Amino acid sequence: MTAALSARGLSKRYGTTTALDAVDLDVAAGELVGLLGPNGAGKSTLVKIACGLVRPTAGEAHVAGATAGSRAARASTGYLAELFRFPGWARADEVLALHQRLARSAGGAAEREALLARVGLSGEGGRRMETMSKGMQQRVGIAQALIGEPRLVLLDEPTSALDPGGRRTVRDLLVGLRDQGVGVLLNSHLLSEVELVCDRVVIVDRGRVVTEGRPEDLAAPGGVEVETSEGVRRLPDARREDVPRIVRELVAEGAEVYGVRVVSGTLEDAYLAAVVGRDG
Ligand SMILES: Nc1ncnc2c1ncn2[C@@H]1O[C@H](COP(=O)(O)OP(=O)(O)OP(=O)(O)O)[C@@H](O)[C@H]1O
Repeated sequence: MTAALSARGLSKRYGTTTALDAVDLDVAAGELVGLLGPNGAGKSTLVKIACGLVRPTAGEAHVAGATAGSRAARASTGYLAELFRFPGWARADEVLALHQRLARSAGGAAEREALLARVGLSGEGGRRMETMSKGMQQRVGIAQALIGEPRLVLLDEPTSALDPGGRRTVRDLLVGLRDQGVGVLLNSHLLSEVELVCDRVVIVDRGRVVTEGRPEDLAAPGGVEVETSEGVRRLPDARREDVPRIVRELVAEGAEVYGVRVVSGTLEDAYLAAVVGRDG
């Protein structure tokens, strides 16, 4: 199946600043990829190239097989910018109708209602944006990004204004998109969110990909904790496969074992290790 996004050797220079330096990145159809990196790493530049808003200095990007920026590529792309703002006087339905016209979608009222339902805003189409909380506005923004059934959805910090319930709604929605074969590139600083939902994570720093992989593979093992009658013992270098031996030895020594926990590192640990000296 054609990749939702395929970037090869992407470079972008702004004067003497190198924003991207020979980046390769793929988002498969039905894959949720988290794009992480410190401020200024080049994430927005990459997303803007994928949308056709910025031209690369070298390399190329394709969206669903079409050159990024072409009409076909733009028709296959949904985008929610980090700092979006809809007019306060506009009703949610009007915002979506405007974006339907921009995206040349013929979905009409049925598409608008279905999208509002998808982001948990059923029946709120008549509400003015200025009367909505930031979280509700963000959901309208996500609905807008899904107009016209895009093959690639680019979301810049989509859950930053959401409360835990709203985040769960967006996570469920992202999983739904994956099930429909949509590729999602999620730009977020909320690493725990990314860890929960993304199939793969790409970490960029100073314009280059420094680490990539599945969140569970990037998060390094964090040892084993054993609860005995003497309290909790921490064995920082032990791994899951060491657990039976550890328990056997403790029991042979006469200890009572009440619980064993294999500790895994977090994506945050992996992230900080990858961009060490920049964020810490
Ligand atoms: N239009 C521009 N003109 C000049 N320099 C730019 C321009 N856009 C971005 N840059 C520079 O390119 C580099 C990458 O910026 P970019 O916005 O892509 O980073 P980012 O990873 O999205 O950062 P953030 O997390 O802060 O949004 C930075 O050094 C930035 O200052």
